Amino acid sequence: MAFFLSYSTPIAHHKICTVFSSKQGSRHAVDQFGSLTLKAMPEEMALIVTNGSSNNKIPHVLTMAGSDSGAGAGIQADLKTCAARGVFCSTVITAVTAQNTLGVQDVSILPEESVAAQLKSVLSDMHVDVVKTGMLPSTAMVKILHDSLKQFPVQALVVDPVMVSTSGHVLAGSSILDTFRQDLLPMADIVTPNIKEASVLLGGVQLETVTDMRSAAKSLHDMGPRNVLVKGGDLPSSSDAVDIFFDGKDFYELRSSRIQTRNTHGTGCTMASCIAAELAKGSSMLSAVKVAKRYVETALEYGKSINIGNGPQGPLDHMFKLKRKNSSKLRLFEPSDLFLYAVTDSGMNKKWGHSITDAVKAAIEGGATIVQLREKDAETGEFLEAAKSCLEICHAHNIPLLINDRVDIALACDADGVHVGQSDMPVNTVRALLGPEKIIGVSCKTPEHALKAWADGADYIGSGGVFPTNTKANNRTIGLDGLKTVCLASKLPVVAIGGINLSNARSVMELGVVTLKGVAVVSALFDRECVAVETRKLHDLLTETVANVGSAVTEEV
Ligand SMILES: Cc1ncc(COP(=O)(O)OP(=O)(O)O)c(N)n1
Ligand SMILES: Cc1ncsc1CCOP(=O)(O)O
Ligand SMILES: [Mg+2]
Repeated sequence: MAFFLSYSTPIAHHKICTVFSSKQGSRHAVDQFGSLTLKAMPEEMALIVTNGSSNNKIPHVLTMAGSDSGAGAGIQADLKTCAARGVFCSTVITAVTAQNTLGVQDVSILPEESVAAQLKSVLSDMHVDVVKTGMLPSTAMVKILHDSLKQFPVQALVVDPVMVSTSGHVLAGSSILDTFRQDLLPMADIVTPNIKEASVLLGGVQLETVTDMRSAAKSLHDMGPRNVLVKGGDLPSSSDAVDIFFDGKDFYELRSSRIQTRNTHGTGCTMASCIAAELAKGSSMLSAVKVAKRYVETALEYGKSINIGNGPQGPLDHMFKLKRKNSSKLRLFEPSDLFLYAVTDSGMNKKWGHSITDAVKAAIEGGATIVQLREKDAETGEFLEAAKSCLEICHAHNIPLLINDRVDIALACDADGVHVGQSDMPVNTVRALLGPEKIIGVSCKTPEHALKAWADGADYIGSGGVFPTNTKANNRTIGLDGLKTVCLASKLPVVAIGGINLSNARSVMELGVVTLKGVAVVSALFDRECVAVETRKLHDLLTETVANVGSAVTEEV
């Protein structure tokens, strides 16, 4: 079967291309029917969508939901979430609820014509990437949504099947259930019920265990959505917050620690709008779900002692980034931070008469994009003082600083994260100690290690030794083939490590696997007289190599 790209037309900010299928001999105007039609297309058909970020278009989510006067959930939660995630959010209000921390006091459903008019105003003009739905209180509104999306297709539809408020108030009556099952779910790219909603959608089945949640995800998927996330925050039997993600093929069990707080009102809306925001930025569905879970966990953690209202349920803190106490705190981790990863070595610095701070300054001057302090021989007190000084230097340059092995040092100096190996402290324990925001890297030599790293909540993996090295004793070399196998299996960004220098870095980056984001280097930077010059040479070589292989790497993670 062959496909031909006929033309590319900027519909919204995407260049959505008309696709010809030589098998069917028919032309499918993807730009006319968007994802609604795509789901009905044969699998082998191609859709080519490129993100038009070149024209400075901000990712855009439209939320169609109810207003919450208490501002913990609904439209207000969606607006805050999208703002916090750097995504523009427009709104279609379906109902106005009078709510506070005690519960729902009143609901006024908006006239259907008003809802249709709001949708048309935004969709016809504003280049929406992703639509997210919350409270849809009438069957007519589901139909209006369907017709609007047919006329103005978007990249994805995220459906949060809001039915009952956290306080127990019914927000979508039983008469609408059939419409949800028959019309809404088949349109959805993802549906995100909590346990109660999943149970209601499935006709009242009891969901009490993670196994029940898996069956529910499968049964809901049979109703038509492309992906299902069953959220287990209310699962009585689990000490963690466990969610089940099912993409029609594989199940993923996503775990985070349960945060003890009364301030949980709006978690469902927040989760769904964060998924929508990440999709609008170009994430895959699985990555969007993982980022959203971490975002909700962080917003719960920051909001756990907010004191608003007298009722049993307060809001989370969506804007936690604004109140971080230390203004020098770094932005969130980006995979591109791994491009040139400088890992220090106290022995090498001593040999050349460099202080650790001078070595770190020089590496940053030469273009290092992230720094790890790997001070195997340092005394604890000396290590902590060096870490504090290096943190100041790194943050002055907006570069993350990680600590090798020593979670205690990272906590004491508030470093940006920790790198651990397979025999160091387990990643899930490190995550529990450091919290959701810190960066955690883990060394992986096999696909199994890589998948576990992802499941345990790491942010990146280091894979090697790619080449033989004298820096780490008794370290098995996995070669370029071993590195490629790990990269292909990894759902996390990967940095290659081990014996990498100016003569072989090109061969590493030429692997051209999308998850491979850079190289981590010790001796080729620090076992040198002039650290800045060596770092610059490697930086320039990597930049040139990536520019050449860039066109061979097609998909972003
Ligand atoms: C980026 C990066 N990748 C791998 C390692 C190795 O960590 P580990 O396996 O724990 O070995 P030690 O560095 O502790 O000897 C690393 N440090 N950094
Ligand atoms: C820490 C580590 N982990 C795997 S190989 C290695 C050593 C990397 O050092 P070098 O860049 O000098 O080979
Ligand atoms: Mg280690």
